[in-house]
Amino acid sequence: MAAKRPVVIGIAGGSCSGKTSVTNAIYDVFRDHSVVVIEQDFYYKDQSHLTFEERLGTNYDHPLAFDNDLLIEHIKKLLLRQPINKPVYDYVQHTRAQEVIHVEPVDVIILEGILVLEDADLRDLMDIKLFVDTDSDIRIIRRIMRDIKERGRTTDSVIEQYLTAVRPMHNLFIEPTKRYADIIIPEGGDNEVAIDLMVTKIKTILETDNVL
Ligand SMILES: Nc1ncnc2c1ncn2[C@@H]1O[C@H](COP(=O)(O)OP(=O)(O)O)[C@@H](O)[C@H]1O
Ligand SMILES: O=c1ccn([C@@H]2O[C@H](COP(=O)(O)O)[C@@H](O)[C@H]2O)c(=O)[nH]1
Repeated sequence: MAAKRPVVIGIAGGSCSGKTSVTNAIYDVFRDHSVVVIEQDFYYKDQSHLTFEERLGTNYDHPLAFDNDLLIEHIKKLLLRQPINKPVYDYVQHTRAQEVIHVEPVDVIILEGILVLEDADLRDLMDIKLFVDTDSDIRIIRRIMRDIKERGRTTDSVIEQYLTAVRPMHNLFIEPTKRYADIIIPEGGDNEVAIDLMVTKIKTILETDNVL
């Protein structure tokens, strides 16, 4: 019997909009099936050749900060049911970690990240495109709390980065990708109706004869 083509779901949205929460809610439903999460953040360009000080100067909210060529290559491999070695990103050191995660072929691929809908070649690989839409005042509050707790930042550094890079890049590159979304989800992972709709749609695609 011919192998089925995996389903690719793209989940975009601003920093701290709730992409990971939506991803986890969908992941939990398919956890016993076969599902993988591909974080676009893990595909930030390797910066091990730069000093720590130089890495602080990188604009992490610009499309050019990502190694989308590698990301696209990996999604295409998974679509052909071939394994990949997914990079791991270290937010404290601002570069790729030494280790990789071996990922076997799966039925459901969830691709999440601030700019996953920005690249046309990446978009073309997606069956379903979501944009998690959360007001910027909520996102900055969440970001201050998260980055201090989990990413080794200070309040001042989070605010400075927000004003110089996160906010302007959001307005320039992330917010406009909303137009590519099939569904715009307010309330992130708390939006049970949207999650249920997504799960139903993914199941429908999985049940169709979508062969390679
Ligand atoms: N509905 C919510 N209410 C309160 N905090 C939330 C909610 N959704 C997400 N958060 C918190 O905000 C931060 C970012 O959420 P996350 O889902 O990781 O967003 P993203 O992946 O878009 O950056 C996390 O610390 C998370 O716990
Ligand atoms: O070294 C880094 C890499 C990324 N960032 C910030 O991360 C967010 C994207 O992650 P979310 O989980 O979607 O918030 C992006 O806005 C970058 O500014 C960083 O600060 N340092």
